[in-house]
Amino acid sequence: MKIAAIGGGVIGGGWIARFILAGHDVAVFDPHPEARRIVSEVMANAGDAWQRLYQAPLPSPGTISWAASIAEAVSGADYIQESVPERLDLKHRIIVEIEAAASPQAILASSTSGFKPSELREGATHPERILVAHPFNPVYLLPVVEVVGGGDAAQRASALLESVGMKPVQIAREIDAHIGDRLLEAVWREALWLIKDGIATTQEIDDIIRYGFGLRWAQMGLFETYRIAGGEAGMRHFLSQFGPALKWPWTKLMDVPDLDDELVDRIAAQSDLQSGAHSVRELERIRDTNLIGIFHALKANDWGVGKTVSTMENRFYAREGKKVTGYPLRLHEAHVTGGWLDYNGHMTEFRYLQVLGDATDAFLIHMGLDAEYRAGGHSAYTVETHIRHLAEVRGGTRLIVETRLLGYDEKRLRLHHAILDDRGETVATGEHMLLHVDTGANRTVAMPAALMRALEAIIAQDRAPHPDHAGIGIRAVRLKEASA
Ligand SMILES: NC(=O)C1=CN([C@@H]2O[C@H](COP(=O)(O)OP(=O)(O)OC[C@H]3O[C@@H](n4cnc5c(N)ncnc54)[C@H](O)[C@@H]3O)[C@@H](O)[C@H]2O)C=CC1
Ligand SMILES: C[N+](C)(C)CC(=O)CC(=O)[O-]
Repeated sequence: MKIAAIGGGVIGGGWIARFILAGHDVAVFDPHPEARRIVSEVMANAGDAWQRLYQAPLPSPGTISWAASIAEAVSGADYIQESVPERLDLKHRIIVEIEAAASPQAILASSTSGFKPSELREGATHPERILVAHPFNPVYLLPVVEVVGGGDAAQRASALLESVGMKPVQIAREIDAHIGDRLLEAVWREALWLIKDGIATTQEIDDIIRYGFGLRWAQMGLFETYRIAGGEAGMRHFLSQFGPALKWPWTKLMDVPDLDDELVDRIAAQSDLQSGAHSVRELERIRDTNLIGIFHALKANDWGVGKTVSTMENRFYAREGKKVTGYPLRLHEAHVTGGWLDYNGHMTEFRYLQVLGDATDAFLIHMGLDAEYRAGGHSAYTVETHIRHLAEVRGGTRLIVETRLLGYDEKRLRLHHAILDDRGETVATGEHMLLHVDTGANRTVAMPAALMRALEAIIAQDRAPHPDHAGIGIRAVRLKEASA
């Protein structure tokens, strides 16, 4: 599938990074003289974020190509994401250029925050393939995307967006600014009034959000949160208690404050005071790290956005399970990012176990013990591990794991992993014993014939002697050992 991105600014850059990280090739057109630098900086942040977000090995990234014109970028593209500035006349001009060069089947999705598909489609030759796919910043991390326009194009776009880790929400009826920005604008408008009226500063408003209801929204949204606020009687009680307050009213509602020089200066000065110590790129990295922490917390609870992360990880594991040639098996690769380093500047201890654990998962998928098999109530549990740390591993190193099956019986697997760095040096080894279990009964059981056959085929390739350290634990120290 070829993807074209028209516009590579804040949002276009995020789209490009997401598609490339998910393995798609992207052709980009953006006339900005610094577009390549800007996009490459966004991609560096995004790549680092994905390494930290997903435990599973990432797919090989796609490639970026820079086109000299819109026509060149969209020619042969199956999906085109337009992210040029929010002006309807500009978007119309771009759509005319795209339609002149793109295949009639190509989906043309706009990132527009406010325009409706019917507005974008005015004068188009193939209006039915023009959609809104409105994302949220940072596009490479936040999954939600509002898909507006309906029909076959919306179905096809949603399938693609879902496959790159997004949560497409198809909106049945078009409306100015879709749904998310409607909600955000209400809060934004109210916040501007609070500053204009001298009630609060940017810092105070942000604190009230991030120390309070912002935390709730990340995991339950508005309605589920308020259901709980109604106590045991739930939503009905909440509505009867707080419904009348809506009519008092507390808010300024549709009244929009004038963004005159005085208000702009006041907000900009307060924002500088609040956040000026960091560059915008630094703030992006802080934001991404915080978001990843939230994603991980929700993944541990199998809740909300955590489910999106797990779904992608299962896909990555499944994809990894397919590409195997030769023996020892090279099933798993990992990239050592800055966040993996300890105070000595080396890969920290628990990351070794992560790499080895991921390699074990890749082996299990390879032998047929994959997500589908686990869903049937059986899995493998690791019961013993011996890791040897042999060489320092620095940031930026690409690791590859060579896996051998040292032995198996009906209920047990004995694996050996060697972690190699990009020079081919073995930096660590891991030996692991796993048990095949019935997860419902929580006891070991014999593997079915299909898995036994898969193991037999794998071990037939293992012709080298066992490594000399296999089966040996930590050796005794010479000078003094505790007597017990
Ligand atoms: N910034 C945000 O928070 C969000 C923005 N959006 C939407 O995304 C779209 C883009 O917004 P941003 O990325 O924020 O703007 P931006 O100003 O950061 O980027 C726009 C990019 O379009 C390029 N461009 C201008 N004319 C072009 C042309 N003729 N052909 C190709 N590229 C061209 C510019 O050089 C620039 O790099 C807008 O429709 C906006 O409503 C959607 C979600 C969030
Ligand atoms: C400010 N904005 C209207 C462009 C914001 C969005 O469209 C979504 C977001 O990321 O908040």
